[in-house]
Amino acid sequence: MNGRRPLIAANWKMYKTLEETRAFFKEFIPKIKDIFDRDIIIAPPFTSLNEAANLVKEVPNCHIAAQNMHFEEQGAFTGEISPLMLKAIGVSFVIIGHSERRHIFGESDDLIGKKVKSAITHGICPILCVGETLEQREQGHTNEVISTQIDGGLSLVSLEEMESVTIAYEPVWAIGTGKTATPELAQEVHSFIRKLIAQKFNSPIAENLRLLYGGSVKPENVAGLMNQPDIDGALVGGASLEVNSFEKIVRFES
Ligand SMILES: O=C[C@H](O)COP(=O)(O)O
Repeated sequence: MNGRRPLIAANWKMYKTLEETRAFFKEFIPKIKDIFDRDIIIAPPFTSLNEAANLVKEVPNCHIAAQNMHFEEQGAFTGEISPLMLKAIGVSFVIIGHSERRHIFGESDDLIGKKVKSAITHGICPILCVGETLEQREQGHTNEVISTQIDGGLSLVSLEEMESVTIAYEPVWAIGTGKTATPELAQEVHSFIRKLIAQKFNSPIAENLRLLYGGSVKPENVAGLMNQPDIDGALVGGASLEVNSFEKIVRFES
């Protein structure tokens, strides 16, 4: 036992209207009311955040996350959402630096670092995503890529602030492809990340840090991943959109 509380997070990406969000929570909340030994996070699209935050108010271990945010509090940034706006509606986590933000929308490590810092400053816990592409893995650059992303993402974070940070390892080649990393391969990178954090900050911070795995997590493979010593949770895309499959993932038994 490592003492870290398991955390299962759903990233809905650009799926579900407000009505579909309501229908999900109506069915999901009664199903998870008896679960107390793990944390659950759901990251719906911006249009459903307010409603989702209200719906989980009475469920102490279920939290709502945004999938992205701007680092400024306000300003002339058309189409952006600020940490103040998220905080005001009860959002307590934010996913930052997801590979789709990095690769489709061109987010840099520098920008991601500013977002992570801003989230913490505003009392929102960041889930910093890192992960290599297939090409980078095949060229033997995985550790170097992860290390650069961690350095950039945490460049402005102090020792004390690390308490609110979660890191998600999501190999890009495993996202939405059905190709999950084997538990051993995921463990190898998680262990590398924990060592990096110990060097960058210190061992107790590294020991307390929750590291999530993401990339084609399903009810069938979650237990094998969660059995690994450095995997503390999952960031689930496709399989989180359906109540039954997400409930099965949340209820993993290792
Ligand atoms: O944030 C979640 C990941 O991108 C994983 O997505 P996936 O479970 O559909 O592969």
